[in-house]
Amino acid sequence: MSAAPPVALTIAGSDPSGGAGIQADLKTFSALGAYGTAVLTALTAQSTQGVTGVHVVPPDFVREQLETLVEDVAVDVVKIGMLAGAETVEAVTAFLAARAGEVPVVLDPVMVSTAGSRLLDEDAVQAILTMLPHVSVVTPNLAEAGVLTASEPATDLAGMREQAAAIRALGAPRVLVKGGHLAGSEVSDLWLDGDGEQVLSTERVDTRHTHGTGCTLSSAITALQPQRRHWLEATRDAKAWLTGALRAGEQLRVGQGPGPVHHFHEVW
Ligand SMILES: Nc1ncnc2c1ncn2[C@@H]1O[C@H](COP(=O)(O)OP(=O)(O)O)[C@@H](O)[C@H]1O
Ligand SMILES: Cc1ncc(COP(=O)(O)O)c(N)n1
Repeated sequence: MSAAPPVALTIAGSDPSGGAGIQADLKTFSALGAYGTAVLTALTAQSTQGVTGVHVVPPDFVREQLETLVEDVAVDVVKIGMLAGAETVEAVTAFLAARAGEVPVVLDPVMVSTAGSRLLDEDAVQAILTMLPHVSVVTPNLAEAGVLTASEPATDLAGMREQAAAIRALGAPRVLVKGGHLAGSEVSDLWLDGDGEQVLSTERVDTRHTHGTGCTLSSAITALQPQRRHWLEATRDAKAWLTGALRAGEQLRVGQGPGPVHHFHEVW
């Protein structure tokens, strides 16, 4: 008899177009052999062309969803995405702090959608900083790493290295600064943990269908961590799998804007 799949929890917002948010997370969990559970923080009115509105779940009800779930279900690993506002960040931080170190946590500090809509209030950034010591890995893109370190977004690997170190100094033990928005024939992400840094490079897929890549990468790391039991290995495998999902995205016909990656491409 094979072992039970790990139970993964995503705490994130809904993207009705299915490329990002909770929908991307649950598809990724399923594609990579984890059982998915989900606590919603916000609904967005969203398509591949952008976000037209956000309806925030009351923070107390986020708390209630979390408490009710974990009273019954033993969660093996957690991914955090869109948190919308400071009060929700604080509710989720309190939930993590009460379980200090028991469960691995991947934080994708979602702030602004690709098309430019705010998915986190400006005044919630301070609250995100207090969450950092309670997570296992944080995965900012270039813009988010700039906001977390109160500096301009990095424009090269040296800048990413500096900001990764600054984010570790804020208390996150492992940092992945994602370089998807830099030009070049390769995409390079910078990993930094207590053992040092690794540059994770893959070929750049020539596609405009990149909606939800950040959500998909962080949930792939989440699904794989309990199976690989090693963060860097889980992250490398997640990135390789995402590259395949980006390549296969051309097969999908979803929307008129930048479409989603294909979560159910053949697993390597
Ligand atoms: N065109 C691409 N080809 C291959 N990998 C990509 C491409 N665009 C982004 N990625 C990868 O997708 C992940 C998400 O990166 P990024 O786009 O920087 O973050 P976000 O989606 O949060 O803005 C990273 O691992 C990055 O290297
Ligand atoms: C509900 C929700 N959460 C997150 C994102 C960010 O998406 P991306 O992965 O493209 O940065 C999004 N567009 N919508």
